[in-house]
Amino acid sequence: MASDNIPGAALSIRGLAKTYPSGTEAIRNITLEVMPGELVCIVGPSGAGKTTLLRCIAGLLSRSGGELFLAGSRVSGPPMGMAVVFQEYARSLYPWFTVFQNVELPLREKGIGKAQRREMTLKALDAVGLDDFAQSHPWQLSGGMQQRVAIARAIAYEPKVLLMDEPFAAVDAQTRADLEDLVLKLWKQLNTTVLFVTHDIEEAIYLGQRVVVLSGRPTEVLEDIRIDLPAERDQLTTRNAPNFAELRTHVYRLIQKAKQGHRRVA
Ligand SMILES: Nc1ncnc2c1ncn2[C@@H]1O[C@H](COP(=O)(O)OP(=O)(O)OP(=O)(O)O)[C@@H](O)[C@H]1O
Repeated sequence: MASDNIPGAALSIRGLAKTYPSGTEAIRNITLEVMPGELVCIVGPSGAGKTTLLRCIAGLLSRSGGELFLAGSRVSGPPMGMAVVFQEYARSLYPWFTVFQNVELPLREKGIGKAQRREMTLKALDAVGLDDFAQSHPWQLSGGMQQRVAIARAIAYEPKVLLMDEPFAAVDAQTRADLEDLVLKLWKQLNTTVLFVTHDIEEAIYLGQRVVVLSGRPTEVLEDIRIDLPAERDQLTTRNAPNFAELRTHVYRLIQKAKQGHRRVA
């Protein structure tokens, strides 16, 4: 059994497997290394097991097999230094709390003192452009703004690894583009490691330094693609670049093959 992680990896997933108690084998075998400061996107057919994978990494679901290392340390329960942003922002925010209180909550749970909590919360709200809405309630904000609150909450204690599970699937296209650029800005600003699950091929290529394509269920890695686009991304020039189109075609074909049951040749 593989038990060595790559030295220096921020996140090392070795032979991860997950079968639900119902008998559904969601993940057969995923091995993946993410280096510090990398932004890696995961795409795959619907129902492949992307959410299951992220939940196993976040410690929200137990694994059936495999090992997980965070900055070289083996983790079993929910790892410290990891934050998650989910698709359902409306369900992940507390409607009776203000924006400030929602962002502050995990800091409170970590036992951080009041003055420092306030400073960290305001800094996170400023980073996502919501400093003027600290005293609003989530239900007074648009969907895109609510997702910014969820992002502020995730980055407030500057996680080493940020996991994002289809975070922009429920917002309109224009808001989505703005939020993608916000993720790129925060990623650079915080120098954090990001694992971003999406079903949107273009979003994965636009954001990622690598795109990992998963097979259909039970999931394995089909291909790990390095995205050779300039580091500075821009919604117009990046998406219009010839190699962006080539990458999109390549990933699209892979996912079509995955849907037809194609698996990696050993
Ligand atoms: N709690 C659960 N109990 C049993 N089976 C589950 C559970 N959650 C998910 N599954 C099954 O595991 C498989 C993978 O589901 P998962 O939600 O991880 O896929 P996904 O790739 O994120 O899908 P999508 O792209 O549609 O969001 C599916 O067959 C799903 O029905």
